[in-house]
Amino acid sequence: MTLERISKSYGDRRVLEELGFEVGEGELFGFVGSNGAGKTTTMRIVLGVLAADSGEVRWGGAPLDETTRRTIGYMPEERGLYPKMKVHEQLVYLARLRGRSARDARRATDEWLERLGVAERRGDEVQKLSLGNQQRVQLAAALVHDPEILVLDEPFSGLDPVAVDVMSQVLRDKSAEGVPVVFSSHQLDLVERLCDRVGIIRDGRMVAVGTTAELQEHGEARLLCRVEDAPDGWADAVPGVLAREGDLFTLAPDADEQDLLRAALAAGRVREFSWRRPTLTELFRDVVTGEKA
Ligand SMILES: Nc1ncnc2c1ncn2[C@@H]1O[C@H](COP(=O)(O)OP(=O)(O)OP(=O)(O)O)[C@@H](O)[C@H]1O
Repeated sequence: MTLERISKSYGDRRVLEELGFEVGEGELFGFVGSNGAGKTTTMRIVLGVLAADSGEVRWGGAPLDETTRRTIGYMPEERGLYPKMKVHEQLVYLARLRGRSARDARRATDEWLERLGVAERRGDEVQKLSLGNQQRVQLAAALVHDPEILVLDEPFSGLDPVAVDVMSQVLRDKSAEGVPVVFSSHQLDLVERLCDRVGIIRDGRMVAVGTTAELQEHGEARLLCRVEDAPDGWADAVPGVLAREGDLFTLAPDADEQDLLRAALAAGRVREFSWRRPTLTELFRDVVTGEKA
């Protein structure tokens, strides 16, 4: 799926500015950005819930239309199940609505309820489920028609660790089947672990796209040096140390890290000494605060 130069304004407020990215078949793509950056707006445009002012969303070389959009599995941020309808009934209904036969719809519903661990709630009204279980049902709703693309708006928010694992595995499995999967999240450690590629959006523009390793090449590596029993300020006089945050040291480009190691050995017992690439959270901070954009 390709998004090309999508722009969107609400009134005279521009919220997306020529935004573009691509999610290949079988790719798990993490879409991250600060609150209000434009993630939900982008996903709504992909789904056709909102119209872009300009730009295009393509799948298989052609612009998405009514028919191809029906093959997308979507988990909207506002969720949007019918609160008073029973879980099983609702999922069968949604699968039927998107073109599955009654038999297939029932079978897919049973399978997904089982797999997502909510089979015993099949006869309950959605509103009577806990928030996390409603979310599992919401994921089932995005999956029961066997979608060709998955677009999920913050699918992990509010889930307990077990549910996070279940959700993660489902997303991995779907992408392994060849489905392009896009999801937004503020849980960057999770995004870093799970995604093939990540896109960072700021003020409606894509400011960084790539694998975590590619993004890390643009970030600053720091040296982790953990010394036990060392006096405070042991590293203050080491040449080339630009900054220190706990056990993490930023060195000048021409510094020799062996100077720091020698000082550490002289100061106490060195427990750890290694270069550390920036985490996605650190890269994100750099990019959204604009320092390294
Ligand atoms: N219906 C609307 N009318 C006017 N402005 C809107 C509307 N919907 C969203 N916005 C504005 O568009 C911008 C982008 O919002 P959007 O919901 O896409 O961000 P987001 O990245 O999903 O944020 P979050 O992480 O908080 O969910 C925000 O400034 C928001 O206030």
